[in-house]
Amino acid sequence: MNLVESLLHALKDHGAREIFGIPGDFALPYFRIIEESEILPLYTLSHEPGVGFAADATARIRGGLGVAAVTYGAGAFNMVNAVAAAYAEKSPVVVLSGGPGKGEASSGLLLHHQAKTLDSQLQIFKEITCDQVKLDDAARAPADIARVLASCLRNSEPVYIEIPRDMVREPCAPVVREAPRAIDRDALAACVDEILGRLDVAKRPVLMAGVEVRRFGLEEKVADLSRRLGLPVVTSFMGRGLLTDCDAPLVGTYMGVAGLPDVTQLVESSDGLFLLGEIISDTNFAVSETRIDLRQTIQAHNGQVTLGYHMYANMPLAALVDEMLARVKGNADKAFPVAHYQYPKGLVADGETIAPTDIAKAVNDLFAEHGRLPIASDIGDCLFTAMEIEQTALIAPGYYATMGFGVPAGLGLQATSGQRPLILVGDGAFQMTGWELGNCKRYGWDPIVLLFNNASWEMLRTFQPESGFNDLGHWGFAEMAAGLGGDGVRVSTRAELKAALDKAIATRGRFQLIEVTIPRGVLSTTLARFVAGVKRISTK
Ligand SMILES: Cc1ncc(Cc2csc(CCOP(=O)(O)OP(=O)(O)O)c2C)c(N)n1
Ligand SMILES: [Mg+2]
Repeated sequence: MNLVESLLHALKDHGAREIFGIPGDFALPYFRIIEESEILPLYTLSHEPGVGFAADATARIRGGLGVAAVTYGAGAFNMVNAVAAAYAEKSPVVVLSGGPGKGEASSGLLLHHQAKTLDSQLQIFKEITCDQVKLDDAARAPADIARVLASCLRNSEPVYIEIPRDMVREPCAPVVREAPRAIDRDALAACVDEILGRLDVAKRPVLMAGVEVRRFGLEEKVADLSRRLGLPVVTSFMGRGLLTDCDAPLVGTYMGVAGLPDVTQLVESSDGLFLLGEIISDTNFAVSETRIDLRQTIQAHNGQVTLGYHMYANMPLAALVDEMLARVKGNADKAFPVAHYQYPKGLVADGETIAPTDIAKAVNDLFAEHGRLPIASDIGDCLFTAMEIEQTALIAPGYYATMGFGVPAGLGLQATSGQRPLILVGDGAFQMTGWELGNCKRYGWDPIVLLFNNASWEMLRTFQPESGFNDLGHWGFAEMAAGLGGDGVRVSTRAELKAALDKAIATRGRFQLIEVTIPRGVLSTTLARFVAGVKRISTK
């Protein structure tokens, strides 16, 4: 077996199911082995940001590893933002990069694609990955690969593997997985004692499930735990879509001033807020109506637990949940009002113009008739609109908030799960990575794409309306769809929107682009509430 085959078998053994990539001369040798070995399917896309977002999406929707394969320099640097998003949002993406061989590295010449030094790329990726290796020693490679892939899964964060192009066919032993790290059982017991004690005395305990609950495959267990503890469950903005298919007492999504008053009140008045796998970020907590005192909360994330001024290190979320389930038997007899949000439905298919909330209504009607689709959303008002769509699997960069995620993530979702995705994307974000739809035909992907075309960077305009640079003009996206291998239609009335969705859901084998014309300044109900709330609390 050669070094790349050993790496590919290890990736598969650790949960990778496909590779997204774009080669280059530093990468051609290892790409050739990916192609000829057929250990993992390879999907090439058109621009490295899309490669990173697609790989990230597979890790989010399926669990296990996402794999993004690029060339040295121009390719890898092009993907930094997507990997940073995966790092920020705890997504286990493996970055594979071709690299210079030993001979050329010592040639004394500056190499093409080199930025500052030959190691600059490794240094930059150290900032957005939790572990790294350059495979320049075939004897050490199996242990190095085992360490790095174990780090990726243990931390649920990206890792970086550089493959010098003169090493790819070096004979290499198979990779043996690292043994799981030992956990201090006494510390775990003490930690669970303290958590249960805190929850027991609380009068209004609430469990907030964060993205780590999905990253570590704990949704069913957390649903079970919440029933046994008798806790109402909420998700954060970033955690939207969690526990969708679980029997959990899910009250709704906490969004502070932008959310449902009942949910906001439940969370912000809690005297026992249990943040399980939650990223303590501004997008999740900075829009609180009343400042949440995080010191009064129980926080379990990033492999540690904090209660007030106590901190328990090396507390993997899975071990914590398992220990709590082992200690809490039977379902609590506690009941609590579950504020069932009435999602907007019953779109009136008339000649009226379209507001984002009409899109939510049309999608909810579609789901009611045809079943739910998983959603990949970009950021912008499309993501706020997603909060008004029935609970379904949702992947979106809700915290890191980069544009460009939606379309490639939808392609990654379909490639890895086989499910047809609904993609929500604004016109600004579509201008960045929407063109990846041109790859659908090669791979038989057929997403339904709802393009929110307000001809504007509307999120920015809501906070700085005086700036003319937010005007994007009309690009005629619908007309471009055919050239990219799909079907496109522009809709401007609610009747046209409904007809377009009915046609799209009935058409398989080609992507369906629905360009929705939204009048200037018309926001989703959720975004309007968010903007009003942010303005209100910023003037307090
Ligand atoms: C990669 C990147 N570059 C810039 C920005 C900054 C930004 C945040 S929101 C926004 C406008 C989005 O316009 P779009 O038409 O997609 O959606 P909408 O607001 O609903 O009209 C920008 C430019 C971000 N977040 N990511
Ligand atoms: Mg826009």
